[in-house]
Amino acid sequence: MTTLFISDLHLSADRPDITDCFLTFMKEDTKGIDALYVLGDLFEMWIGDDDDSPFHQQIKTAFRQLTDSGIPCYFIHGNRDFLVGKRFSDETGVQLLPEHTVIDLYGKPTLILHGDTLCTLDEAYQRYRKKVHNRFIQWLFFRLPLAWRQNIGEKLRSNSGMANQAKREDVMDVTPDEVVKIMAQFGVRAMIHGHTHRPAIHDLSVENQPAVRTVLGDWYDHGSVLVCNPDGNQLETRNFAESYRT
Ligand SMILES: O=C(CCCCNC(=O)Nc1ccc(S(=O)(=O)N2CCN(c3cc(Cl)cc(C(F)(F)F)c3)CC2)cc1)NO
Repeated sequence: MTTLFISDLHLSADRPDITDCFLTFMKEDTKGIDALYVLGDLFEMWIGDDDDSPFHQQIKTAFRQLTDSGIPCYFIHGNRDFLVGKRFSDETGVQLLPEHTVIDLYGKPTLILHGDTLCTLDEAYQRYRKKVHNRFIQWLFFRLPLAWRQNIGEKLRSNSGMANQAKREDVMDVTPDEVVKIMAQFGVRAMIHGHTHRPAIHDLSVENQPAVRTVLGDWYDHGSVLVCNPDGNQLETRNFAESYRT
């Protein structure tokens, strides 16, 4: 009885070491599990399901093999891969979930989300997010040729990297009040999210009751997996293959 959670892998063709670690994880660590949840930023960028490179094919095949083996796999969009759509879901068998989803995790109602919606102090980002989550804007974007979308993606990737360096630490982390507010709103005492790249298990209080917020780690220099079973949860790491160590 095991359920796994991962997020913030930021998979891209120019990081084969992360891709290799992910493919090993999908082959070795998912045997006999109950389910795999991917809580966003699986990809470093995603400009449409029609971006069909060999790199994307490799990742999609790994998910297809898992779901074909009868293990359910769920995906919540991150700020990088919020355009992952129905074609990806059909091709991989991965089920897309709403940005805020409550699951029954071995009897414990748990709110799962990417985590960028909790960073309410980052007003510039929240304004950007609102725009690119607009259905009409997305419809316009998808009408652009793939090459144009790739260009826009590369530009935004470099901009957001620079912009984030300028942001204060507290702005880039979740807003504590927002965490309590959304847990009370959904009536849960447990939350699992990614996005901040600050893996930890935090105890907090929601409406005078003990609660727990688990943050998943990114896969920048090693893998990070939350292993959940009926007795409890554990944040584990997965080292990259030696062959890639430079
Ligand atoms: O943590 C924080 C801050 C978090 C850091 C936020 N940075 C961040 O997410 N960067 C980023 C994310 C995705 C990509 S992308 O390449 O995948 N791609 C870019 C173009 N996208 C687009 C879509 C639409 Cl509908 C419309 C347009 C439009 F209108 F602009 F053309 C563009 C689709 C997605 C590139 C960079 N705060 O607390």
